[in-house]
Amino acid sequence: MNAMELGGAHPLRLPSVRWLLLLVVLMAMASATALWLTLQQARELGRPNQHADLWYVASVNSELARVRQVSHQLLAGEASAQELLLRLEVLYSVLDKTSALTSLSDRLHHQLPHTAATMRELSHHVDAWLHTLTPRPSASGERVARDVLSWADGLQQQTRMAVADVHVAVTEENDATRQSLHQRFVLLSALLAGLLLGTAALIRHLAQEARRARHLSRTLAQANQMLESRVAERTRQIEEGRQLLSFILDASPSDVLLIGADNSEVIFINQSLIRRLNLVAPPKHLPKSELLQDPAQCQQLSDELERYGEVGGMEALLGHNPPTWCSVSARLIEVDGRLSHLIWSFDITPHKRLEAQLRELATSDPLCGLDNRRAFLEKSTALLEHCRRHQQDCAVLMLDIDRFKSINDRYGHAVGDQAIIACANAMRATLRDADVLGRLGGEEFAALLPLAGERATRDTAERLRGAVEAIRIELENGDTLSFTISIGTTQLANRATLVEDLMIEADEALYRAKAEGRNRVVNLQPLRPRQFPEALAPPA
Ligand SMILES: Nc1nc2c(ncn2[C@@H]2O[C@H](COP(=O)(O)OP(=O)(O)OP(=O)(O)O)[C@@H](O)[C@H]2O)c(=O)[nH]1
Repeated sequence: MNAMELGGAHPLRLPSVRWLLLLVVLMAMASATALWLTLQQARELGRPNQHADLWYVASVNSELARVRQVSHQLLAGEASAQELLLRLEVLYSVLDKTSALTSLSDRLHHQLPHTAATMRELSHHVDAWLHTLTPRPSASGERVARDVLSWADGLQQQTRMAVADVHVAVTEENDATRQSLHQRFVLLSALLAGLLLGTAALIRHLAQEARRARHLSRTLAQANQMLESRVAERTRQIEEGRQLLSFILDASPSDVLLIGADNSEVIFINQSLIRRLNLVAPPKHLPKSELLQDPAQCQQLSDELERYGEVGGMEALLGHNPPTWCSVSARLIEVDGRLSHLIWSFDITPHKRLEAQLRELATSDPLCGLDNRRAFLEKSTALLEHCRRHQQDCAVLMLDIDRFKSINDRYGHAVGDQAIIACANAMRATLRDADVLGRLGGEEFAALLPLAGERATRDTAERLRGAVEAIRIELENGDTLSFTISIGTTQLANRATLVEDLMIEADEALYRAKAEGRNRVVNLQPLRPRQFPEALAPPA
């Protein structure tokens, strides 16, 4: 089935119908005209007195013959003058009628001038005879009869010829009329035949068109039905697919959101996200600011979507009450011709917790909770850099529990651990939040004190030593454990020195403190002169 068959009227059909219609109309008009003309002629032929002229000329001839006969009889004494007068009056009245007939007079004057002349001559004689006879019929009867007989032969001969001429003329006229009628009949027959053929062709054509239209209509109906069933099937499949997708997305542990890129109109939101946001029903609009807690992350999500069209695995706090750590991904897609943002996320709280635990494990000492060596070095390096940049002094302290081995040896490792924990807690409680304190290993600790000049360092170190010295641990055997620490300190003193170098210096001071009898603070004097700003200059 091609488009021509299915779409609209056939381009060749209408013009041919028009031509056929025009032909039929023209044929009908021509037939009507021919018929009208034929009828006119038939009416003309059917008019009364059409051939009366022949009858009257013949009557003139026969009446003239009677006048001759009465004239003979009058001269023979067998007829009266009154009878002759009567016959002449009859002849005159017939002649008078012939001249009154227009067709006859026309024909006589135009076609048969001899006959007209004969009639006029005869009228003239009859008129003269009547004028002679009428006043005194008996006196003039014989004279008139003789006069009639003297003219009668010639006149009779002429009227016979006139009869013949009129007869011939009428016959010819009838022949011409017959011929004309025959021709018109032939023409009318041809026109009627043409009309019949045209009408038949038109009917056949219209029937074909109707058949074709019915066929096309059936084909179209079948095609429509097929199309409708296909559309219905496809719609059903799409609907099933949509329901399945919706079911999968709702059952998914991930959050899924599809919103208009321009107005944040919600196109789809799954149950997981509705629950996560503590909503009772799907909202009409859900801007990203209501989705992400941090405005900066919200802006980042929008920017990356606009710039790259996608965002992958961005860690963000989702929702507000309470927020949940989620891995958020997004795509810029086109839905029904409009730009939309597809955002999906999944809860990474357990991962975050594990990560925090791992970070804790990686950076803190499992026994006492202080920073381990690595974390201490990281933090103190950053802090030292900060102090150097701002030309601020700071101190590095190395702290070591005195004769810790003997605690282990005497009370066991568990008590030794207790001592380490108690020492760490006491030191942490003594220092400021800004100070960095870490356990380097065993019973050895280190601290970095920002903004600490020599005196502040010595004072702080003394407070630390005193705090540890004050520790009392009640043991199960009833003994009370106390112990001390030795502290070695050194100052940054505006030098380009690494934390590790300062720790070596402080360790050297610690070594001296141990050597000088323990439970004391020893400060290692820096080798280079100090150049501090007035405000931060250590006291003399
Ligand atoms: N309980 C316990 N003991 C530890 C731990 N780490 C190291 N030690 C012990 O700490 C002791 C350190 O002893 P030493 O290095 O000889 O020093 P000390 O006995 O404190 O002597 P001085 O430092 O010279 O005062 C060793 O006996 C180690 O076994 C720990 O985490 N827990």
